[in-house]
Amino acid sequence: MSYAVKEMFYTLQGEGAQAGRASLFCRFAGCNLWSGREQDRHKAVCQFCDTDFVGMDGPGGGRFASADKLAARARQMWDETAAGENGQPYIVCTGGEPLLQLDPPLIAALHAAGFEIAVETNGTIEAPAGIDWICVSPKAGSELVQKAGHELKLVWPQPPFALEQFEPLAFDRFYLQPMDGPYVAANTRLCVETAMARPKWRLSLQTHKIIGIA
Ligand SMILES: C[S@@+](CC[C@H](N)C(=O)[O-])C[C@H]1O[C@@H](n2cnc3c(N)ncnc32)[C@H](O)[C@@H]1O
Ligand SMILES: Nc1nc2[nH]cc(C(=O)O)c2c(=O)[nH]1
Ligand code: SF4
Ligand SMILES: [Mg+2]
Repeated sequence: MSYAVKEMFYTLQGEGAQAGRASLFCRFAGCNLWSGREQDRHKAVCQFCDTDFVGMDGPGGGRFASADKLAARARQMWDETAAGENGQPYIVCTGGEPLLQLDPPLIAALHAAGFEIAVETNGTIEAPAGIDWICVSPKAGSELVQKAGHELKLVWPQPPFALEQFEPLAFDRFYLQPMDGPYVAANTRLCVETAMARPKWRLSLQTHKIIGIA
């Protein structure tokens, strides 16, 4: 199949357990919980999205006709920007919802190109086998299907979610990430207080926004 990519860019992972790690971000176009159009936001399942994932017009974006072509371009970008042999090439597949497109042929092609593969997913689609780092970020009003992974990163607060419903799930790490938007300061204070009251949870800040990188 072909792949619709909004943008590909080299930066530091800003969030969660891998924050600070050099990463090639591949942002797939499209999401199953919002059209991405502002006029639809109020009726979307997920209404707080901070991302433009519509179209293929961003830097490094486009339609890739095959898994091999996408993987080759990703590896080329990694080698142009990172020191090729210094460190494990790391690609973060995000979106939009990456699991609408990240399929076994693309996982195989990215591995063959030398990448460790991470995914940022809303958890509504079962992750295919072979992904090296699964970050699930559940969305209220959607069905959580992917109930295991390396980190659960909950944007908080998100009524009617309660933390107790996630604590039994099979994730290695649990993060609270303040919901960005008009109440980000109050949301950050709440996450700090909650992480201190419930040590199973740790604070995840969107550090790329704080320091002003992509
Ligand atoms: C844009 S999403 C794309 C991946 C996938 N669709 C998902 O929701 O996990 C990437 C990450 O940003 C988080 N995010 C989106 N909007 C946010 C906001 N307003 N404040 C904090 N985190 C947000 C998501 O929860 C997710 O962890
Ligand atoms: N630096 C940086 N880190 C991120 N972690 C998750 C992101 C995402 O949009 O999926 C993201 C992003 O957009 N930029
Ligand atoms: S599920 Fe992810 S990409 Fe889709 S609208 Fe929500 S935060 Fe944005
Ligand atoms: Mg982002």
